[in-house]
Amino acid sequence: MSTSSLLQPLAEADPRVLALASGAAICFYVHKFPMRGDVGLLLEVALGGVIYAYQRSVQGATAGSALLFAISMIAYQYLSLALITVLWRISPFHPLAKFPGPIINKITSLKLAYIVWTGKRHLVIYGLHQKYGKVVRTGPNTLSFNSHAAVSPIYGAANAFAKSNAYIPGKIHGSGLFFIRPRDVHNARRKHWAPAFTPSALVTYKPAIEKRTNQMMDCIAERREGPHGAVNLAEVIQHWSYDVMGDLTFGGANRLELMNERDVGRYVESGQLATVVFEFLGEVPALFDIVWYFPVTKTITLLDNLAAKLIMVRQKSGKGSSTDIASHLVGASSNQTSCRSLITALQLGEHDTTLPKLTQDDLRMDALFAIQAGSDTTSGVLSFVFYFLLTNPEAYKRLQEELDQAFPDPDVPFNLELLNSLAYLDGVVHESLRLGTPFPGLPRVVPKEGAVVDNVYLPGETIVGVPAYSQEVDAENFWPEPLAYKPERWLPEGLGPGSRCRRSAIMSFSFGPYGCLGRTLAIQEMRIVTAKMLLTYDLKLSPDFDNDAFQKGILNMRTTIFEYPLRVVAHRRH
Ligand code: HEM
Repeated sequence: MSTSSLLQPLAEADPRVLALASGAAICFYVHKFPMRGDVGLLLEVALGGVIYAYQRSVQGATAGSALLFAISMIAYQYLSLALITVLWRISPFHPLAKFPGPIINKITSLKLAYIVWTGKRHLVIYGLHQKYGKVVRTGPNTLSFNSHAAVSPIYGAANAFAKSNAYIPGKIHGSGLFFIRPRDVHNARRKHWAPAFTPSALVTYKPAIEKRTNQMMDCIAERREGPHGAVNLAEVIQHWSYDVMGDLTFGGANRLELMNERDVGRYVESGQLATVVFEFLGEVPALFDIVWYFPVTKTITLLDNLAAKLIMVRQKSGKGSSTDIASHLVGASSNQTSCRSLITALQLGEHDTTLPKLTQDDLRMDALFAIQAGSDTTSGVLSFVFYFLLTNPEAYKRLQEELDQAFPDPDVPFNLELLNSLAYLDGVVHESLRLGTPFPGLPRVVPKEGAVVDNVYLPGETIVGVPAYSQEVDAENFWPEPLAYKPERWLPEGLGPGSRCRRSAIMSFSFGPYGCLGRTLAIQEMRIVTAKMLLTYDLKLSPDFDNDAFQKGILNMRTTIFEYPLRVVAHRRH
């Protein structure tokens, strides 16, 4: 039988039926062999082109009607694709059918992406757990697992689950530690980073942190404005955090000077936008591949370009030190010791011949991530520290008394051992982390063969995460008044007999092989800044501060955005 006679029935079939059938075929194919969103879109456009050309050349259609025909065929194809997908997702045969959740979440991941976009994901997911229980289906293939017993198998154990596709950062070149998903490759990169976070490395960052913190005290005085002489404290802290991370990452070779010059390069905006887009589109990775080609990514890449420039300057100048983050990455020789920074730690990896060599793009990604991971996160939680203290005057007073007693001379550099031993300060920092954690979702993938977690069977390749905020306000972990700000709960006597305060339920830094490397550094920074601030200034909320507007304007999107300024009046105490 000739090819033309084989194709004859196809040529005679109703084209709409063909389009619907091809939609079904694509549905099954993509289900078995997932493809990148931009590739899928390109194939669809190409198919539309072929249909158009066929109509024009073989059928003799006019340009207008050929175009209309091509568009209608693609639309039919999408219609059948969408119908089959929806029916499958809500059918009792779907592997996640037994898990409760809102129907719209079961049908499309766009709903979860939208929830992320509102900045209130942590609250919405908490509400869903209140309504549906321990395990909720929050997306077609996504479960939220609010259980302390689930944390270790999913994140902490040696065979913890791998990161999901939500960690593919659009079309950025190079691979940074945070974005590496295969466990063995990630392990190797983490070894590059590890020397930057040893206890001895952390001690050497203290002078740089204290210097910048002293500068922040002056910056607050300089930025007073308006009838009350108020300062947007959240912004000052944010600028402080970028300057600190610039120093720690690149040592003396480069500086970010946001406290002095404000954010003229729009790095904060760039970094935050990148994080938000990453968090939002991480829920719909196929869409991420497409959005990457739109102009919004220009803003995102500002910080990326800066990181590339800073790494190059750092490499050429030979300045910085054997101990900055960049030098650990780029391979500085150990005689460059002008000051310590994280790139040193990453560089040192290059001297370990067992570790894979980092490309320039890898270095750029890691440097970019170092600045981003260490700035917005810490500054967000620190802003919460001051917000909670200022709205809880009893706690403020108690902390100030503890600090005044421990450090009678506020100008002497801190004795870290003494600072770390202050119990109420520890309570203030941990209570702020508990209620102000910036990471709403930490998605992981169940291994192909499936897994049993906390007595629940999870089908293979399901995306699953334990919601940090829900765990941190869960009555099983923190009791009584789990939603209230009470630093005393962290003291040995807690909130009285029967009270609960489960330190291991603080998920703010995640756990295990992908957990935060900067945890100790971040807590150290928060203690130093909080202590210095309360020893230097008497702080009050500005009379024009609107608490409701502030709360409404808190957007938790892996970075914390404060849409409404944290307006504070600061008077020097000495
Ligand atoms: C309060 C401040 C901080 C918070 C709440 C925080 C939180 C986190 C969380 C939750 C993760 C895991 C994210 C995920 O799996 O999706 C993470 C990873 C990471 N953080 Fe932090 N972080 C903070 C400060 C810092 C600082 C100061 C640094 C210093 C550079 C840092 C460096 C890192 C690194 C390198 C990773 C990636 C670890 C890996 O993939 O192996 N973080 N952080």
